Amino acid sequence: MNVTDSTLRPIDPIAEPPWETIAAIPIVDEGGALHPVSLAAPMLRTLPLYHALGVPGAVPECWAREAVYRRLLEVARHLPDGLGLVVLDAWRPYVVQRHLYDTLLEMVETRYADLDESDRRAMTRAFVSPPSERVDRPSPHLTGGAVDVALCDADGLLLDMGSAFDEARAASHTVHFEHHAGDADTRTYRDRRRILYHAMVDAGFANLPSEWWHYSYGDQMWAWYRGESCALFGPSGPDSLEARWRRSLGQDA
Ligand SMILES: C[C@@H](N)C(=O)N[C@H](C)C(=O)O
Ligand SMILES: [Zn+2]
Repeated sequence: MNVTDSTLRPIDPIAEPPWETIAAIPIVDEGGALHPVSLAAPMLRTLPLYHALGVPGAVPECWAREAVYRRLLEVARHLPDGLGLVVLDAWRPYVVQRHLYDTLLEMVETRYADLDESDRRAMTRAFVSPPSERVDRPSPHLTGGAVDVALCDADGLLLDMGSAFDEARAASHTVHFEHHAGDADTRTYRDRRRILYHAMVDAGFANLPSEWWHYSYGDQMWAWYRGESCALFGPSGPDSLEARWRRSLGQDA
């Protein structure tokens, strides 16, 4: 596919997520397994960045639900020629979510000591979800439905999207360069975000407006943005050897 007017159409304003409404959306999870996205290579590239950066408890694989895996492949297959999709994170264990949230919150509290606690939590939440393993309101990445993605060139080099992955600033907001595209570089960032956004949304994902890289399918945030009455995925995790043995011994008993 080549870059067309359609892949480059502007990104409409994205509503801010109403978190309490989102957390009240029912989850009907039929319990699908998580799949290692690295098996989709060479169509889809993975770089489990939190593991590479040494975040405690981070896993060396991007695990995702089958419906997410297949949609990511669809996106990768339909990107314009010369562009690739890179998955930087997918399923995340609770300890990692906790570490990311506590680390950013502490920095926000130091930097914005003059703000109310509720404002500091809202600023943090725009870039890291509060850690939750609750079956009725899990953090998005604990479900295997949320993914952090980026674009790369044909050689696998990550493209500059105008802010780095996980940069906690306004330039990371998905539509930022819809309003700040005054020169060739910023127009390039705007166009790359448009390409990624339309490819992901056309494949069924929903975007978190504060992060150009965060998309989800099947979690509560996705259900709200896509007008679904229920979410498909609750908290999950890769099958462990211990769980497999427990199941098999239980069956044998
Ligand atoms: C931490 C960042 N990569 C991310 O995924 N943020 C969202 C808001 C989340 O933690 O759910
Ligand atoms: Zn994310």
